[in-house]
Amino acid sequence: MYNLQSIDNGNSHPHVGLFEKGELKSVTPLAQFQFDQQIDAIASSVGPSKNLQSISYIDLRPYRKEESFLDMPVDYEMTLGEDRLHQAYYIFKKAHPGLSLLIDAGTFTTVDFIDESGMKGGYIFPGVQTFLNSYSRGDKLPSLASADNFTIDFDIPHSTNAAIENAMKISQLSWLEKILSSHPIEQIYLSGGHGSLFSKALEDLFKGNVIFEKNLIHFSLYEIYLYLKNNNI
Ligand SMILES: Nc1ncnc2c1ncn2[C@@H]1O[C@H](COP(=O)(O)OP(=O)(O)O)[C@@H](O)[C@H]1O
Ligand SMILES: CC(C)(COP(=O)(O)O)[C@@H](O)C(=O)NCCC(=O)O
Repeated sequence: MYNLQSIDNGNSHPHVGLFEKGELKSVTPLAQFQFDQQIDAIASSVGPSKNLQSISYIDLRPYRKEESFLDMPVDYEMTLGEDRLHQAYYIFKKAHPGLSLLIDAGTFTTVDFIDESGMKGGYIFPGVQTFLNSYSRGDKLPSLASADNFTIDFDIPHSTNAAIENAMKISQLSWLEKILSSHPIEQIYLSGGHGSLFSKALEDLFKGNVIFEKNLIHFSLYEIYLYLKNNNI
């Protein structure tokens, strides 16, 4: 049971988890967090590297090899985002039987496949808000805030807002349904700022176990830290 500062440097909301004796006590925006030099820090970074410039932390990049990360095989090129890799590692360590899906609904929605053989790869979709923001390219179109749910109104839309909102919902649920019908998925892990939207939608779409953990990246970093400690790395 260790103390740890886990840094999630994502594209929208970088934040830091504080573990005390193995328990996640708080999650604070990176800009407001006061680092304690006595406690190790570890980072998962896909956002701007300048965010981490003045911080001393364990850099996990050396443990990523062409076909593996620590003791997990990885079937994806080296450009794989650390957030995807690190959360996949957490799921790999759970050693669930069968195929697990990891949906990280952040700035982008990443959808990755994990089983006993390791991290098998996955997709990158525009995130819910990123999708909605793309409408700002149309001079006469509004940028809507994300919806509260994925319930689709299947009536043909008669307003700009309904046209955009329902297009977003249909697009998000379409890929999800397609993936679920094409792969024998046993359990789904959900994380990211928009995870709760998918959590509700999955109640109807998926009969297996859904594990929604918005702090999954922090628990993943703690799991990785444990592995490093236990193996004197
Ligand atoms: N604290 C927050 N306040 C407002 N929106 C948030 C917050 N956290 C997450 N979100 C929403 O979730 C999305 C990104 O989620 P997050 O998982 O933090 O992304 P990333 O990992 O890309 O930084 C944003 O587009 C935003 O709409
Ligand atoms: C796809 C991502 C931008 C998702 O980042 P996020 O939305 O969580 O901020 C990130 O995982 C990334 O930069 N990946 C690199 C490319 C890849 O994974 O193939």
